[in-house]
Amino acid sequence: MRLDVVTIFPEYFGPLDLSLIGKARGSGLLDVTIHDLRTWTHDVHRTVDDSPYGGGPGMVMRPEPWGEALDALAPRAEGRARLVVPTPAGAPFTQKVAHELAAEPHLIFACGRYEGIDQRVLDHAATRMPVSEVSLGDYVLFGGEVAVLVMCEAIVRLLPGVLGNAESLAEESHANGLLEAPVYTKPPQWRGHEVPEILRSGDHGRIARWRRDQSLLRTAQRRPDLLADLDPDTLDKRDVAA
Ligand SMILES: CN1CCC[C@H](Cn2ccc3ccc(-c4n[nH]c(N)c4C#N)cc32)C1
Repeated sequence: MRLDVVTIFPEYFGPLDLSLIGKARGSGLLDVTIHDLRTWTHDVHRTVDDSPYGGGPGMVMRPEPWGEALDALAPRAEGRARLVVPTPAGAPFTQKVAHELAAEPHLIFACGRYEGIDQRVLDHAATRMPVSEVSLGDYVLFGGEVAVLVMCEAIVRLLPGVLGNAESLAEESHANGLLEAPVYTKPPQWRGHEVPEILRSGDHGRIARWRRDQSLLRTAQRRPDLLADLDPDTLDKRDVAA
């Protein structure tokens, strides 16, 4: 997978050199390039913003630098890129969306700042490539960089070969529409708190049942909305009996 990130703050993306993403880059699973949007400015002040038409607070990101950046990163001949634009006005970024984006050969992330990117950039890009406007959640950040870091981590960890133990993908929160069960490790007693006896029983069938019950209980208590959206095939008769 090829990832291109366009931003006026390239330094935000140092973390992409760390941990599993860094290893994925080193192993050739992932090709990540961070681009400074000001590369595509031509004035002495390297201007990327201007005042909003129609008035209002703040500044808007000028279309010209973005247009040249996307021309360079997604030439017509290439035809494989999807543009991903974080915005508070976007569709929810979910695990399902992460899986969809993880299947793409080439993602270009556009990090907006100020009051956002001139809408014509997205409208023009949509004539040449698929465009996804996505939101991390119902709160407002200063810009798109942190959102892109989150999305990159959620997407890259789904790529084959990145996680050593792919099995964990199957049981983690949101993988099957439920929240994950609690986890424990040594010591067996800690500050008066015991590890649930079932987990030390060695009875893998009962352990799997216990974890499933804990997952359903947590989801019902903390995210009843997820239960309402569950795929009917997710629950089986043993769950109903539980
Ligand atoms: C007052 N204005 C309102 C419009 C947005 C301005 C800041 N900003 C500029 C670019 C940009 C990109 C993403 C996000 C963002 N915020 N919250 C989320 N879940 C996001 C996501 N994905 C925020 C952003 C602040």
